[in-house]
Amino acid sequence: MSNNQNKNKFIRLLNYSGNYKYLTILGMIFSGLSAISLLVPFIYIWNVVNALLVVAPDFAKAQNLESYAVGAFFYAFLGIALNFCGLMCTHLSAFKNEKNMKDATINHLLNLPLGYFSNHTSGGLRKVIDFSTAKTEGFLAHNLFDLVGAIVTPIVFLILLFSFDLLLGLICIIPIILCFLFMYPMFSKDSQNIMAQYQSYLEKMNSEAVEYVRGIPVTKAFQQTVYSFRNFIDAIKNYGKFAADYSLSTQLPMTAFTVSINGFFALLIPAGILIAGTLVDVKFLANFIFYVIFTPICAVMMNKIMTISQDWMLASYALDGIEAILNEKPLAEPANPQKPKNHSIKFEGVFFDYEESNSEEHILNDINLKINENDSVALVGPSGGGKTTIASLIPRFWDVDEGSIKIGEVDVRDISTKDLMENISFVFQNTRLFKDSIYNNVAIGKKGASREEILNALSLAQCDDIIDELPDGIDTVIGTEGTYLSGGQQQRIALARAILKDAPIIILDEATALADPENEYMIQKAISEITKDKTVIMIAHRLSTVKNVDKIYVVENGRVVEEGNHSTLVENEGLYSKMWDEFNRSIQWKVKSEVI
Ligand SMILES: Nc1ncnc2c1ncn2[C@@H]1O[C@H](COP(=O)(O)OP(=O)(O)OP(=O)(O)O)[C@@H](O)[C@H]1O
Repeated sequence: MSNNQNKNKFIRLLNYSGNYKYLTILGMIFSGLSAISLLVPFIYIWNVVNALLVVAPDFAKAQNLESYAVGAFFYAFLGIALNFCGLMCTHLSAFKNEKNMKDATINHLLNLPLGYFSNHTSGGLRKVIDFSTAKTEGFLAHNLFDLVGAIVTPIVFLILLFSFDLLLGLICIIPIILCFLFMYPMFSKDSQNIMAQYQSYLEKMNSEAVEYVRGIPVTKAFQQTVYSFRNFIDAIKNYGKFAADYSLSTQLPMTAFTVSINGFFALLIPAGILIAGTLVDVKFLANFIFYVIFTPICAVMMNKIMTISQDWMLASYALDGIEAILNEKPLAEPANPQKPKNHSIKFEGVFFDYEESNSEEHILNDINLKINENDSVALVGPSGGGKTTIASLIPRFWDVDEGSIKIGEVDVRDISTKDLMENISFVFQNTRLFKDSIYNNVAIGKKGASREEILNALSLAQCDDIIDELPDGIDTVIGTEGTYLSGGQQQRIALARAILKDAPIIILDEATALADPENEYMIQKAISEITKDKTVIMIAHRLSTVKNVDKIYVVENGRVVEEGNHSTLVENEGLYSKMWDEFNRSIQWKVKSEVI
């Protein structure tokens, strides 16, 4: 990355602080002044050494020692005070920066199409937001502050070196020049790319570790070992190899850097002895002692510059993560929003592909559906055919590539998100319940719902038996003190939420998928409650659940291949009729095996 881009990036980062960015600048000024202040006591030390050597061995005659001590103390104190004020400024700005960055990202996430969350896990997003803001906060609060000090110190050091003793100054400058030469490649574009690669290997390994931990029950059940998790093992190996290769590639410059940074003495002491052999005097001795005390500080500062450059790379990588989220296109709100005239749904010539899909065939191909208000239709067909994708396009999880979807004769893209969401309830196969009370989990369906309304919705969703068994009834918090609900039970709670919402359009995606026979019966009862006088789109593999709907669309390979009611489709002897036969055979097989 060029210096210009880096500069822009730094300014972009700083801009998240808003007006607090001036505090960062003030903090940096304080840091520079503090670094200078903290160097002044060394001059007083030199004065003390000088004053003592002049009168040696009669040290009692040394003059001005008290005033030197007071001066050293004053500047040391001033340096510490400036340091404190500077850190206060950079911290205030960094905290503001972290808060603003989190706010911007979270607000932006709220405006993204729901489909974005299908492809980005909540854990992954949380990690990006938390990791990135923590890294940039640390950089602005500490590293930037240290960087100014680390730059000012060697500059003042150089000035002092030459003002005390030109020859010793020149000797001390050799390792500094070498340090910079060895440090230079570590600031290069390649080095930044390597750091980004390192982070991505690390992230891959972390996410595979999470998958592995999630999959431990399956591993144990099938008596497998960690080695059966190929992806995890590969991620560890790739990370290990990359880290080892990277470490080995930096072996030479790093060693050279460390040697030269610690090489001040190696040069200074023999040079001092050599020079002393010819022109030893009190002043030279005082200078020499000063250099011996002072040079290690410079070494520490050079080391700091080195680590700060790495911290900037991490902060810059973290900013990339945040900007990747912020650059995601939000759901476009209509300029002139319209209200749907009724609750019918129409797909007209819809084509759709997922962004990351690389198949030659479209995911959805020329889909045309017509669902009258208050009709119930079912989408059935082989797995992967595109049923869920069709249903997801109605609430604009994604926008269509071609064609249109209309609700009540209005294109969904012309309906405000608020209206669209108010008109649609959806219940997915993987229901998400919050780790909260059943009451709160249902209440989320309708703002300001009364307790009676919530109880009524739970009752209509056939949840009475679930609640009766819970220690605190509807106030029981799910997932605590052993209160866990089965998949089918969770589905019924989710249906209660949808009943409470009472939206005129209902989308049910495999709502009975996780249910045992008893739960399935209860869920069917809840579904008949929720779907009364509603426009309903149902996706189901169990064909018995969709037999009585007004119309069935059979979806295969992204196309609607058949449509009609159950009896006409069975008579047609097409794909549906085959699926129906298979479904009946599977039921008979189940009954037989249960009898045996
Ligand atoms: N978020 C996504 N990103 C990329 N591709 C996806 C995504 N979701 C689904 N697909 C792909 O789109 C195609 C249709 O999937 P979809 O889930 O709509 O089918 P389905 O008929 O509902 O399947 P099932 O009955 O198994 O749920 C599949 O090839 C699937 O791999």
